[in-house]
Amino acid sequence: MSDRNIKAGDHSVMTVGLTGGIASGKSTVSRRLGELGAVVIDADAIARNLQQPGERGHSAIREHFGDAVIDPTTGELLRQELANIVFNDQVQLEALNGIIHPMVREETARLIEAAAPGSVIVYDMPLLVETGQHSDMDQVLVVEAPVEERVRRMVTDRGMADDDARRRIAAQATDEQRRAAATTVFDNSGRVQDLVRQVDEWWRLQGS
Ligand SMILES: CC(C)(COP(=O)(O)OP(=O)(O)OC[C@H]1O[C@@H](n2cnc3c(N)ncnc32)[C@H](O)[C@@H]1O)[C@@H](O)C(=O)NCCC(=O)NCCS
Ligand SMILES: Nc1ncnc2c1ncn2[C@@H]1O[C@H](COP(=O)(O)OP(=O)(O)OP(=O)(O)O)[C@@H](O)[C@H]1O
Repeated sequence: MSDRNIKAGDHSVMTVGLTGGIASGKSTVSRRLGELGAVVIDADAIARNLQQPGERGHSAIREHFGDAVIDPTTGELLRQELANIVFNDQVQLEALNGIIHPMVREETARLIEAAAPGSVIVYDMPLLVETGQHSDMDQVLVVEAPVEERVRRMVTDRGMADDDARRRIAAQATDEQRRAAATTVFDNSGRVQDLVRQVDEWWRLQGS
């Protein structure tokens, strides 16, 4: 890895933020970077863990949103119910973000701290730019795909309703805002193997 991107000091790691709109292809990129040797931190997974029954995110959500978002039998968070509330009401979305994002940030900092010196850490965070965390990263990778293609992927691959998909896109930064924060943009408007080729090329350049 080039010295330029390695932080000085005992805990020398390279931090790489990875972001993109929903269904742009972030998981495909992070999977590949993991195969190539990066340490991947998945913000969505951290958030979901914090929302398990008994975890602090779960209790805080229950306190704010009430029992209507909790399954009375299993105690699990009713994710679709909560999504219906927050992606239709900006004030409630900000409340949810205010509960979960500081916890995710804390957990991420802990994982970065625990990584071995010399690691390349890829922080896969859909809301990297929205939360301003791109400024903390040595590099920022942005994955792009056209909105209509992303909606198609959400509807056909994930069974999401068309208007749910569009509401989620509307709750995120625009392509322009993400691009302005990017050190590298990956184009995922083509085939998966074309995306993987761009990732491999980026990785190769870090070693030179
Ligand atoms: C509203 C919730 C319960 C819906 O759950 P669901 O299983 O449908 O979605 P999941 O969590 O798997 O997220 C899928 C994608 O939705 C988008 N998304 C999720 N939360 C948000 C948000 N607060 N703002 C904008 N987009 C979001 C992201 O692109 C994410 O990759 C859930 O997304 C949530 O709790 N969100 C708040 C926490 C959060 O911001 N997570 C994302 C980054 S830490
Ligand atoms: N180039 C592509 N062509 C066709 N389908 C693709 C392509 N890239 C990704 N997909 C599919 O689109 C969906 C979204 O891809 P992926 O899960 O990598 O995106 P993501 O950005 O991680 O999504 P999310 O924001 O929801 O976490 C997946 O079902 C994936 O298989």
